[in-house]
Formats: sequence, structure tokens, C-alpha cells
Amino acid sequence: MRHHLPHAAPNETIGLLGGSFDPPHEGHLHISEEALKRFNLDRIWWLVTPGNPLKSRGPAPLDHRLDACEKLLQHPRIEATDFERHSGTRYTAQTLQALFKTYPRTRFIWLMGADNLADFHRWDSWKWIMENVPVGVLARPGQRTAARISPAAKRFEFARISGKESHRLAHADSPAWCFINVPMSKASSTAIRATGAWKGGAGTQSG
Ligand SMILES: Nc1ncnc2c1ncn2[C@@H]1O[C@H](COP(=O)(O)OP(=O)(O)OP(=O)(O)O)[C@@H](O)[C@H]1O
Ligand SMILES: O=C(O)c1ccc[n+]([C@@H]2O[C@H](COP(=O)([O-])O)[C@@H](O)[C@H]2O)c1
Repeated sequence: MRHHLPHAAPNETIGLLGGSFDPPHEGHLHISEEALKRFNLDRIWWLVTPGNPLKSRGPAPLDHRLDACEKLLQHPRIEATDFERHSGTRYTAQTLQALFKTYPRTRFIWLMGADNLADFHRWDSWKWIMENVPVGVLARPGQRTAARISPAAKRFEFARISGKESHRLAHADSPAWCFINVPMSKASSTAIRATGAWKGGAGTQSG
């Protein structure tokens, strides 16, 4: 088993894109590139989860998904990490606490697609997450309305930064979140799995 723990230079601003990446695809790359620009980030780390705590179906083995990420990622400012395997955390709130401890001089922002904002109130300690890390949300086809009217968006409406001011997010005091209306990509892991093109060994949960 390997651990890929990225290096962070002091005072860098790093966007965290957590995901199953089962498999990784153009949509992940696309939102990462948009987030780099719009949130003015130094880097993005893809946090490849050993297993989403809300998904009953186990993903393909972690090493397989990490390899696929590394193959897709020929980008100087985006890299994939199995930090959650190293920290032994599954819930994002716990992962963030472990990251804050491991990288005390790094500024993190949490990134996610609009589908995840729609469901965010189901995550463990979701209010704590909002109160402790700036959150950047990226448009996803068919998900904009669900995200806008979601319990998390309503509860934290007072802390929303407008898309026009997205560059302020990383340095804003939490709670702060920002929805950006980027050009949308229809890519999804579900659609790729349905074609049978991903020979990921699905169903074999790895840790
Ligand atoms: N095409 C996309 N547009 C916007 N956000 C996306 C897109 N694809 C993935 N994301 C976001 O990237 C993160 C990781 O996504 P994930 O690895 O679950 O991929 P997925 O395509 O959503 O997978 P699945 O179809 O298995 O749910 C999530 O925050 C998700 O919202
Ligand atoms: O902490 C939680 O309760 C929680 C619930 C659902 C999803 N997450 C995280 O959200 C990220 C996106 O997950 P996924 O499977 O939709 O790609 C990934 O990092 C998960 O660990 C976290």
C-alpha cells in the first residue's frame, strides 16, 4: 500500500475536491480548472475517498482509482492524494481536522459540485464544516435549483458570497460559501460505469 501525501508550501491556498473518482473524468478536471481561476487558488488536491460514508455500494479499489486519477491528471497544479487512507478518516469533518493538523500553515477551501450542496445537510457535522472552511460550489447540469433551495443554502444564506466576488472566498472568514455558474460538463462516473468502459473492479471496497 502506498501513501501519496502532497507537499504544501507555507501559506498556499489549496482547494480540496473530495470524491469517489470511480472513475475520474473530464468533469472533475473541468471544475478543478474553473475553481483554480475563479477562487484564485494555488493548487487543488483530489481527495480520493476510500469510500463515501453515504454510499452503500463500495467503489473500485482505492489504488485503482488513484492510478486512474494520476493518468488523467497531467496538470502542474492539480494532484490526487489518498490522505483519507493515511488519516483513517471517512467523514469530511474529521478529514478536515486531520488536514488542519497536518498542514497548519495551509489555507484550505472545500470544493464540491452542486449535487453535493443539495445533499450537504445529510453529511456528518455539516454545520461545523461550513463554519470552519470556506466552501466553493460549482454548477452541475440539472442541479442548480436543487442546490439553491437546499437546506444548507438556506441555513447559510447570510454567509453566501456572490459569484462575481468568488476571488474573495479563500480569504473570507467562515462561514463563507460561493456558488459559481461555470460552463457545465455533463460528465459523470455513473454514466461511464454504465458503458462498461471502467474496469475498476467495482464493489470491492478498499481501505
Ligand atoms: N460534471 C460535473 N460537474 C460538476 N461537478 C462535478 C461533476 N462531476 C463530478 N463533480 C463533483 O466532483 C466531486 C466528486 O464527484 P464524484 O467522484 O462523486 O463523481 P460523480 O461523477 O459525481 O460520481 P457518481 O456518478 O458515481 O456519483 C463531487 O463534489 C461532485 O459534485
Ligand atoms: O462527511 C460526510 O458525512 C460525507 C457524506 C457524503 C460525502 N462526503 C464526501 O463528499 C465527497 C464527494 O463524495 P462522492 O462519493 O459524491 O464523490 C467525498 O469526499 C466524500 O467523502 C462526506
